[in-house]
Amino acid sequence: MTTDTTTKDTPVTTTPGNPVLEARGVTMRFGGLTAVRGVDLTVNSGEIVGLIGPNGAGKTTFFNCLTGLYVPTEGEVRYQGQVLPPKSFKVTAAGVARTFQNIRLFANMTVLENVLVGRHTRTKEGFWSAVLRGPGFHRAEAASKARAMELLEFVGLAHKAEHLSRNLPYGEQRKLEIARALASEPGLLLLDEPTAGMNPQETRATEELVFAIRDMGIAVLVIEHDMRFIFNLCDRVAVLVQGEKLIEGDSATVQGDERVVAAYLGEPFEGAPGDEEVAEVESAEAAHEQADAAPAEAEPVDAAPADAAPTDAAPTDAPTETPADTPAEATTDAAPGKENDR
Ligand SMILES: Nc1ncnc2c1ncn2[C@@H]1O[C@H](COP(=O)(O)OP(=O)(O)OP(=O)(O)O)[C@@H](O)[C@H]1O
Repeated sequence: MTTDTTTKDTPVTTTPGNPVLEARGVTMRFGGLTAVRGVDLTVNSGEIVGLIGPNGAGKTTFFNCLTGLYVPTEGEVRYQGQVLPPKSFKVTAAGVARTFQNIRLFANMTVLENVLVGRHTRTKEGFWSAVLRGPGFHRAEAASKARAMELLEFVGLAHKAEHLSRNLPYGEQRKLEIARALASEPGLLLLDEPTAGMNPQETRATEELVFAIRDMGIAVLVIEHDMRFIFNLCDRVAVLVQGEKLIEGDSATVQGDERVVAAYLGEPFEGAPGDEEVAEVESAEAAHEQADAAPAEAEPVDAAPADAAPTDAAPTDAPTETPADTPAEATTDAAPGKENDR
């Protein structure tokens, strides 16, 4: 894969505690169905904010409104005080990156190439530079690869840089999606169900990864159904029910709200992980260590579970496209005809 990798200016750095994302009165209607109704949400720098709600509550639709994939029927979304353009690649260029509920990687590209694609918005086009392949081009390409490798190191995938992404186990595909999102050097990262399909050990590792991302100065907004993950991780949690924000507050406030319990949790959440959960994680870790000690096995052909089948998880035709010139969202498969045309 070749790409012109001259580094552009990175997005504006954030001041701790200032609003990074401000969504005001966001409403999204699909014909007669109002999926999101008048939702306000602020994410400040240095924060991890959770978005929870029952299936069909409008969480992903709201994310799609934030990231330019949908143009909200009403309302406004600002990043760093500027109204976001209704085009997803411009939103990414502005400094908002995301991952998807259904993993969207370039299946037949290597792990490293997938991250390089994510650097698209931080590199100049430079067609002639790429054709002529002068020293400037090679320097820029080396710098971009070095940054991509740093990010792979950060998520723990550097040793798999040359593997095809479709051969990664499911949990690692999710990590790779995060590395690719980070490659655009965002100020805000939106994660849509980052632990879906993960075992307890992988979930705990993802929790640590999200904390580390926040510590890098990137604000995080995360959708997740795993309540333990959300309440351990988030400074604030907003609850959507039938497209409307029911409540927003810290973990204790949200867990203690009777309406949340009734509408979503079903039964009170027990709080921080107890002995049972700790034992479960420790036993998973011990099993993992045993597996590591055992003789190396062949690389799995496709370790993704059934719900991460190639059509969803990793479009196989992607490499025939023009990855270096195509935003990562080029692999999107959601709601034909309903998304913004980017
Ligand atoms: N493109 C679309 N066209 C029509 N209706 C849609 C579209 N996208 C979402 N919806 C509807 O909007 C509502 C909210 O869906 P959405 O996927 O945002 O919910 P969610 O909270 O993310 O659910 P889940 O937790 O199951 O992912 C649902 O009724 C869904 O069927």
